[in-house]
Amino acid sequence: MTLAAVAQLTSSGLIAENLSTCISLIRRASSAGAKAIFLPEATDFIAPAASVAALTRSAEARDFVQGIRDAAKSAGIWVSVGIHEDPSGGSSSSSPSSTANGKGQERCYNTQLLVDERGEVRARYRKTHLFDVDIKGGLTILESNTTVPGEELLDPINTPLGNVGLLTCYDLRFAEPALALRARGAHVITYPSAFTVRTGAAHWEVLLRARAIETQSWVLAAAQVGAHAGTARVSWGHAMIVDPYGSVVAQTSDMQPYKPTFCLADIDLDSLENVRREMPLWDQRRTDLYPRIP
Ligand SMILES: O=C(O)CNC(=O)[C@H](CS)NC(=O)CCC(=O)C(=O)O
Repeated sequence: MTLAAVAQLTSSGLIAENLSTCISLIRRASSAGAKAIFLPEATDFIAPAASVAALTRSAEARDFVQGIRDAAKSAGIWVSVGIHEDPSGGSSSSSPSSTANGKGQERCYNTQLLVDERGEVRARYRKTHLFDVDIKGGLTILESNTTVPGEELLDPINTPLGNVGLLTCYDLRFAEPALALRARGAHVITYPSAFTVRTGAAHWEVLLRARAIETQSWVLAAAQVGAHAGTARVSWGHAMIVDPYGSVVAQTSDMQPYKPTFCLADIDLDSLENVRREMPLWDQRRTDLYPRIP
């Protein structure tokens, strides 16, 4: 049994408070027997766009990453966590102007850190597709106002759960990066997220199951949930684990009031190999008719 825990929580603008929530979840997941816990996108903080740059560069933000690493080490489990990453790497020299937005404000990366059971940062995936949407009469969010897109997909990382491919939130809407990670050997694909309520109700579960089915991989989707204090934002939640045949095998509760929690599943690679052998999609692709995903 290799148990994975996938978390649902509600980050606020208070980084130290969010860190204590995470430390408690990491300990609880480890006591439950999990070898890894997956925390959502922007677990370090969710705050108004105007304060993102300053919070990203704060001492609390650095303490947050160190606190997660210490907790991973003392609990002895792997941790995936979504953070706002300072492109200047925390150095005091001014960062390159290409990371500033049109109004001269510095931007961050939307980064998923993967920390191993010794507390070492093993991967740092910077979200490549940014959530820039303008829906008539509804939602207008421009993630690129505060965020710089990442420029690479990382090779899957070998972990006790198998090879884990890293993607984030809005990346979920694109089949190609998931297929590319599968082609590079992923058994598990992660989507730490903060979906909106409207798009989550319409698309979240369908997309997660589609990505699991078409890549024949486990999909681990940690989620922000509920209203984020001090902002107008409300997140969809429904953190879940989908197996390589597309079944939702675990999901967190939607009962209110929301409390930080996680769901658990055994990430079984034998059944993954069966699914892939019985329906060998990878050998059946008609790459004579359409481009091969490298
Ligand atoms: O950096 C932060 O503060 C947190 N980041 C987010 O919440 C991001 C960018 S605004 N949210 C999404 O990508 C939602 C995607 C979505 O809802 C959809 O695809 O429908």
